[in-house]
Amino acid sequence: MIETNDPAIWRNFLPWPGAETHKHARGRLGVVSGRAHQTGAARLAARAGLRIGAGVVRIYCPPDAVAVIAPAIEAVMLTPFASAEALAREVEEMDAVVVGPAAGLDEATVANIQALASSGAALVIDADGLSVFKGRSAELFALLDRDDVLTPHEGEFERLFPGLLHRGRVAAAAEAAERAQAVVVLKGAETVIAAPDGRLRINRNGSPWLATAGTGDVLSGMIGGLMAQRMDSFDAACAAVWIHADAADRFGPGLIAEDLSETSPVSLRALWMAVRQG
Ligand SMILES: NC(=O)C1=CN([C@@H]2O[C@H](COP(=O)(O)OP(=O)(O)OC[C@H]3O[C@@H](n4cnc5c(N)ncnc54)[C@H](OP(=O)(O)O)[C@@H]3O)[C@@H](O)[C@H]2O)[C@@H](O)CC1
Ligand SMILES: Nc1ncnc2c1ncn2[C@@H]1O[C@H](COP(=O)(O)OP(=O)(O)O)[C@@H](O)[C@H]1O
Repeated sequence: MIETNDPAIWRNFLPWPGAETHKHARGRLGVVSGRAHQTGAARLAARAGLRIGAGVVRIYCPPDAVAVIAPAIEAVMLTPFASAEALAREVEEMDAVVVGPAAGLDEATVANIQALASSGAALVIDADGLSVFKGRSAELFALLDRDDVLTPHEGEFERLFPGLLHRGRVAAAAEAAERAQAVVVLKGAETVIAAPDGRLRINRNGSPWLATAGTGDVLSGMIGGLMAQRMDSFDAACAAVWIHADAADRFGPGLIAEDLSETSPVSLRALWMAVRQG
């Protein structure tokens, strides 16, 4: 069944902090950064993950990126890793991990995703983490669990599922989730969210102000932030897509990716009030 992505469907599953909670109990999100000259995307994702309620957010970066990232973060924490094996050890405490934004199109990214797949964390895979598997998508699909999330724009989707978009975006996303056995978020003006169990939603509050660099990185952090709080991955993806667009719409002209994390609390407050009022 195809549904419109209406907040009424997932609003009551949004994670809010209870009186006795603490930061680790709220959920821990990891974000894997690219090399020293490619760290902005991870920082955008990490900040978005914090804003949407993950209690602890940590960026994992190659050693050469520490000096770049450390002065550019506050509440987000930082851990360097020198190899894929080290990354796998370091993320063991994480509930969810975002990988791919500005990760680099090389074998190190493949090795990092392989290592992350063997950890207990649910994964959000975006950008280079998808594109690097062009022509070898079966290798990626073999690593995925059903609660992992792929977030391709149409270019990235075509690299993983060549020719599938000819069936139309909705049918293509549904088939992609079936093939990948993971949640697929096919981004665009009307983002389609598909789960491997057949759930399928179309997001209709899309905002053209989102057509600016880095907004996809923010979305991956929002999805990961909700997953870290143990929201079901499909509902987390649906909620994040809607909140992301609502935040963009509230900001409007002049929006850049950085603004989304600052405006999303207004969207979250409106949802929180609606839940409290029953
Ligand atoms: N602050 C930072 O650090 C940021 C870092 N970023 C990082 O930069 C890297 C490159 O990211 P990317 O998304 O620009 O590049 P990528 O997918 O390799 O190729 C783009 C080509 O794909 C095609 N294309 C088709 N449909 C499309 C669509 N719907 N939306 C977009 N493209 C579409 C289109 O081809 P065309 O249609 O022009 O032939 C286009 O030329 C990546 O690592 C990312 O994480 C960014 O997130 C920004 C902020
Ligand atoms: N015209 C549009 N209308 C609505 N949403 C859009 C539009 N253009 C882009 N978006 C949204 O903006 C985000 C762009 O993500 P992406 O292409 O991955 O950007 P980046 O790689 O620069 O972060 C997606 O969430 C997409 O759905």
